Amino acid sequence: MAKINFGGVEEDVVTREEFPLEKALDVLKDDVIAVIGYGVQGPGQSLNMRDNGFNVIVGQRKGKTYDKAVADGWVPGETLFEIEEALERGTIICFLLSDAAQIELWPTVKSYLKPGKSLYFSHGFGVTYKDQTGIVPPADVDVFLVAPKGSGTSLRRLFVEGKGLNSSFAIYQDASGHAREKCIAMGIGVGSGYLFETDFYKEVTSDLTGERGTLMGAIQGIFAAQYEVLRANGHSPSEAFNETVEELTQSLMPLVAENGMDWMYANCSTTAQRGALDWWKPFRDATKPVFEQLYNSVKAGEQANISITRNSQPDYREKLEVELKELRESEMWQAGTAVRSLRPERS
Ligand SMILES: NC(=O)C1=CN([C@@H]2O[C@H](COP(=O)(O)OP(=O)(O)OC[C@H]3O[C@@H](n4cnc5c(N)ncnc54)[C@H](O)[C@@H]3O)[C@@H](O)[C@H]2O)C=CC1
Ligand SMILES: CC(=O)[C@](C)(O)C(=O)O
Ligand SMILES: [Mg+2]
Ligand SMILES: [Mg+2]
Repeated sequence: MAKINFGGVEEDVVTREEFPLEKALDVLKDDVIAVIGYGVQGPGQSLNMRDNGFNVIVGQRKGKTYDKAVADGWVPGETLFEIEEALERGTIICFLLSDAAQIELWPTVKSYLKPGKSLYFSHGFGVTYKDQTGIVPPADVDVFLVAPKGSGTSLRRLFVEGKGLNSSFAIYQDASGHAREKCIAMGIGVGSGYLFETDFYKEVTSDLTGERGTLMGAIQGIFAAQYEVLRANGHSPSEAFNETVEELTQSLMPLVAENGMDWMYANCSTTAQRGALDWWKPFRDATKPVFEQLYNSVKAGEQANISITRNSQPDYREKLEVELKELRESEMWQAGTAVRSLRPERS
């Protein structure tokens, strides 16, 4: 573990330097890693591990995603199997179905968890909310998680570019005495940048907060609010969209990613800096109560309940599509489609 100072707080983290790929390959040399589910994390993690030289197979029910796995180079009968066959062959079972679907498949998965096998998650959800999910792993298997902090799509893209997405890791159960090194080896194998330790409860509560908050929910909310105010005051869709979204994603956020907020500010006009420095605190104060409400709702288990109830309905995909369509067809995101089509590299 490397001791790193994060803004005055020291944390022990794992980097690729002290846990190189060769070590990860050695730790898992006798394992068959079975990735169950080929949705978003499934492809990212399995392809990265395969390209890193691990012994990986995929278990996926027949259908569109199975065909996608074939197109990605997984070979039926060799590295691609029906779920039960993959569960039988795997020694590390990567449970990468959607969190709601994991409930339905759990009894099957459990029946293949022979002593000595490992159960791997990318979210603390199933185990933490066991009262609702029924996911209680047998005592004689290792149980751990690696949660990439981003979409499986980015996990793969960054890997292909020679970069990495940071991940958290957590050990829930160490039956073999080797759970920790196996878990970290998996984290390195899936293409993580650096790895930081957490536990299943903290992983799920922070993750549910982040995705409902600044990463996805809050950002759309704040975009919509500003866009609506600009439009109500006579600004064109082009002006409102550029001033709300396009400039942020194309120009300013890459600068924040590169060198932090103050550096982005420093590369803007003194006029903008003055305004941003005056206004960030009112925005923080206005939204903090909503974040507190959100965190409390996560803590109370309400957000997990909503996800389970809504996402386990047979028509949940159709219903989600209706809501995604509403976003897509809103004037703001329609303007976005037009703006993107005008990017010089696209025309
Ligand atoms: N989407 C992402 O990038 C991230 C996901 N995670 C976590 O990774 C895990 C996997 O999530 P995603 O990749 O988003 O899942 P997903 O929803 O994209 O994948 C679902 C997969 O499960 C299969 N499936 C669905 N219902 C099934 C059923 N009843 N029986 C058998 N197979 C079924 C589908 O065919 C598909 O392959 C979850 O725990 C999630 O919270 C963690 C970080 C990011
Ligand atoms: C991409 C990610 O890490 C999320 C937002 O937490 C998720 O997809 O669940
Ligand atoms: Mg999440
Ligand atoms: Mg997440």
